[in-house]
Amino acid sequence: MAKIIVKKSNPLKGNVRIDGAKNAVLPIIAATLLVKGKTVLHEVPDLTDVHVISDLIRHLGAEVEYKDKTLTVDASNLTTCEAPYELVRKMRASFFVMGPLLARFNQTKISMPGGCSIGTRPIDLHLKGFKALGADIIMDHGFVEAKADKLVGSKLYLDFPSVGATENIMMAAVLAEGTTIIENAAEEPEIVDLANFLNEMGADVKGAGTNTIRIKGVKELKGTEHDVIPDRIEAATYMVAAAMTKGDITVENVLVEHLKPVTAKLIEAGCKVEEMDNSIRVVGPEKLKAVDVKTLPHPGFPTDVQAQIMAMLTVARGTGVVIETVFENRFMHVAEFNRMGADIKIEGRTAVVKGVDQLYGANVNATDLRAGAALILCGLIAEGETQIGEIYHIQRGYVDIDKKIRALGGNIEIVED
Ligand SMILES: CC(=O)N[C@H]1[C@@H](OP(=O)(O)OP(=O)(O)OC[C@H]2O[C@@H](n3ccc(=O)[nH]c3=O)[C@H](O)[C@@H]2O)O[C@H](CO)[C@@H](O)[C@@H]1O
Ligand SMILES: C=C(OP(=O)(O)O)C(=O)O
Repeated sequence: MAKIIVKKSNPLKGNVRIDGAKNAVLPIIAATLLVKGKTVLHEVPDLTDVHVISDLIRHLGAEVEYKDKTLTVDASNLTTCEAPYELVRKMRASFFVMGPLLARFNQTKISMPGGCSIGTRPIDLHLKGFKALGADIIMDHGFVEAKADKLVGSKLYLDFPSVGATENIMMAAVLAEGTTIIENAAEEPEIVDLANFLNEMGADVKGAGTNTIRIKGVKELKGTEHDVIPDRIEAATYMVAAAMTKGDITVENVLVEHLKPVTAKLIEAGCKVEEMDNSIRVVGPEKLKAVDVKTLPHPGFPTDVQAQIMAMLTVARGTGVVIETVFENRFMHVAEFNRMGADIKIEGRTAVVKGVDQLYGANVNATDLRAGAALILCGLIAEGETQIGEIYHIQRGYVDIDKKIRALGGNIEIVED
């Protein structure tokens, strides 16, 4: 099994280019199944998750090619609308194919996705949406089967603004008869990117990015070409790297407005942040100040940056309180940080982080992809050497993280055990 070895490094300095957003591209790749034709996606990050969903849609009969960050999908001749356990278990986001398959074939059968190290992650809200559109749902032997004579637009309210449920329901609704209104919809930038993509294909989706999305069903969609938005979570990770290492990093290819909640916290912690058109420069202070953080659906502070900001708080002056409201179990990294000398206590969904003067290198495990990235950040400032295991998590979400950090002056390498 490969490991990442990180050694105490000089402040990270220089420019880093951000890749396309994992969380935008996965539903968009699923949405290519809606079209009897060819779709071309640009700025597709070279990540294992992208290859896993590509394999899944190939299994369904799509022709998929990936070269130089461009993914071409021809879903003209799909041969099955069933997704087996072996493919779905590799990645929860595989469940995104349910909405498009239901829209195109009025039926589909997908293996139920499991939970993961951040929570149980139920799919009840996705199913609530499909039912509202007129589908019958049968759960049997670990599969979810959805069937409808035809999908008909409807008004529904999500109990929680779930990103995945909003996206899956949007994809199911674009070919339905009549109008679907999703209330208490998620407002994440990735929802907007998916809506833009669907509209480029000829759909009629309005209100994405607000809490009410209106989808007027159309008869047919056509192939299109689309540029995926930059990954705000990858960008935030490098911004925190500058903050923690007293560095000076210009993060290029970002949409500055997507980073507002993170930028605000870094400024509060004492960083200098300069926003430019498509880039953002962060200069870390001599000593960081502790801040309190509460994760929330967008535009609140993103749960996907919680581990990284907590890594930063481990060495800040004072005590910071981190409250995780989105996932019920997203503190697995705390035990790993404490192995490196951090002082963090957990009480339910709250972590109290007392800043320490120094972290120390240790053997740790990436418990999920953001936890893994956060451990790399800790390793860059820890005395000695940090060995990180289970790095396949990190490779799900970060393109060339080792190369990008080395180019900024960090001491990091991936080694085969
Ligand atoms: C591929 C992708 O885009 N992943 C992102 C997506 O995950 P994902 O779409 O899975 O996250 P959701 O917004 O759906 O989940 C948020 C909360 O809602 C709950 N819930 C969700 C669906 C449901 O049917 N029932 C239910 O109870 C979840 O258990 C969780 O507690 O949004 C999360 C929240 O910003 C991010 O952390 C993930 O990186
Ligand atoms: C939790 C994440 O992703 P996923 O929903 O794909 O597990 C993430 O990107 O931090």
